[in-house]
Amino acid sequence: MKTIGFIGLGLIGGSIAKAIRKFHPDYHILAYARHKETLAAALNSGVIDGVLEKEDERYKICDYVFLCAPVEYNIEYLKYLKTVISDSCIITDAGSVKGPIHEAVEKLEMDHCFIGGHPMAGSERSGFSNSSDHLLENAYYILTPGGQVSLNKLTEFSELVDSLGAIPMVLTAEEHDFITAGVSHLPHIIASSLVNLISSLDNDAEYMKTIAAGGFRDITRIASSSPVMWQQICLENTKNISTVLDEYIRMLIQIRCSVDNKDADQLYQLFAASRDYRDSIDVTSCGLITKAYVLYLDIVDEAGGIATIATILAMDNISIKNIGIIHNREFEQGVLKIEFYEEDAMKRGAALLKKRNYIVYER
Ligand SMILES: NC(=O)C1=CN([C@@H]2O[C@H](COP(=O)(O)OP(=O)(O)OC[C@H]3O[C@@H](n4cnc5c(N)ncnc54)[C@H](O)[C@@H]3O)[C@@H](O)[C@H]2O)C=CC1
Ligand SMILES: O=C(O)C(=O)Cc1ccc(O)cc1
Repeated sequence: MKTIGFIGLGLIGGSIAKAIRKFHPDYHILAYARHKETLAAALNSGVIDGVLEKEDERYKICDYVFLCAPVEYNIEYLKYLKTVISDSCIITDAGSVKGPIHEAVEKLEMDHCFIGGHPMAGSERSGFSNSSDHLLENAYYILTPGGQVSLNKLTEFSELVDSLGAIPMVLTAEEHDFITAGVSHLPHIIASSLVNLISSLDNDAEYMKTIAAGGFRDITRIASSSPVMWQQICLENTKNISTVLDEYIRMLIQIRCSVDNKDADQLYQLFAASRDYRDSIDVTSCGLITKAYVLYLDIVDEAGGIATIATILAMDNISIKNIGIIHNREFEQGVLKIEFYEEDAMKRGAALLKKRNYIVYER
């Protein structure tokens, strides 16, 4: 039996707490969050067992404290936690950048009890209401141990992460910040700048926005993420982001040359090399790329069409993650797209709908 404390219970704090509740129902989970409604929702749904105050003696009984608030607050809480926690406590965080928190930990001489954490899973949504007990499933969870952390503490935390269905990976804070600048921070900048570019190029009738095809939608989903969070990430990981942006700008200039020069070989190489590398990414691990369980089907455009399908699925307890009409016909048939949480649900859904004579496309 362990006691786990949370400070901040939004998308990530909430998802970690829910996963702990699911896999370790006997653990005692306590939390502090800024909004009382969040704590009430967590308590009422049984995710947490008790509410902590901002400053609370009960941090002393915690085996782990998860800092899941924005980074500047996490640093403030570290100072207070130093005065109350027990010797065996492991403090961790969930921040997307590891350099600044490790700097603070070193200054406070807390690097014997701090193991930085970063689940490489998330979504463009935020808040406890969007958290889920399966967000961490099959996702890499980076651990960045403080310089003085014992192997025992690191092993214990790594085992906890593993028990939640995530894949622990130990890196230094420096390695982490360069890698994530490339695979997470740059992609968000690209998505947001592409959306802003199209917004500025579009005409008054917004034709670009209206007909934006699947490719545009796929690579810009993350442009809907929290502006405050991404502003903070850019302010914290400035040097690494600037380095990878430089490389990217260089590559874009090369591509423009290939286009201007109608350099067929270079253009083919661009798309062939990216296809091969992208296809080699393991889609069974969530990593940064969440596997989508999607069906397409033809439906007649009439009132109640979607409701009927949702009812057929609900009667078999199949939850729908997302459902919607595709207006841009990228392929000839299949205008309704249904996304499921799990592969099994998708397969059962396909079978049920086929039985009812729907034409189902599994891609
Ligand atoms: N959103 C994502 O996809 C991912 C986010 N992260 C990192 O996780 C951390 C948390 O992000 P999210 O959970 O997405 O944000 P969120 O906005 O969903 O949750 C943040 C939580 O912190 C609380 N909070 C804010 N100020 C506070 C304060 N002064 N004291 C106590 N609680 C306070 C908020 O009320 C909220 O419950 C960030 O550092 C982010 O970089 C890491 C991986 C993925
Ligand atoms: O939604 C997505 O695909 C993400 O990229 C989520 C994400 C956001 C921030 C992180 O630090 C890690 C993962």
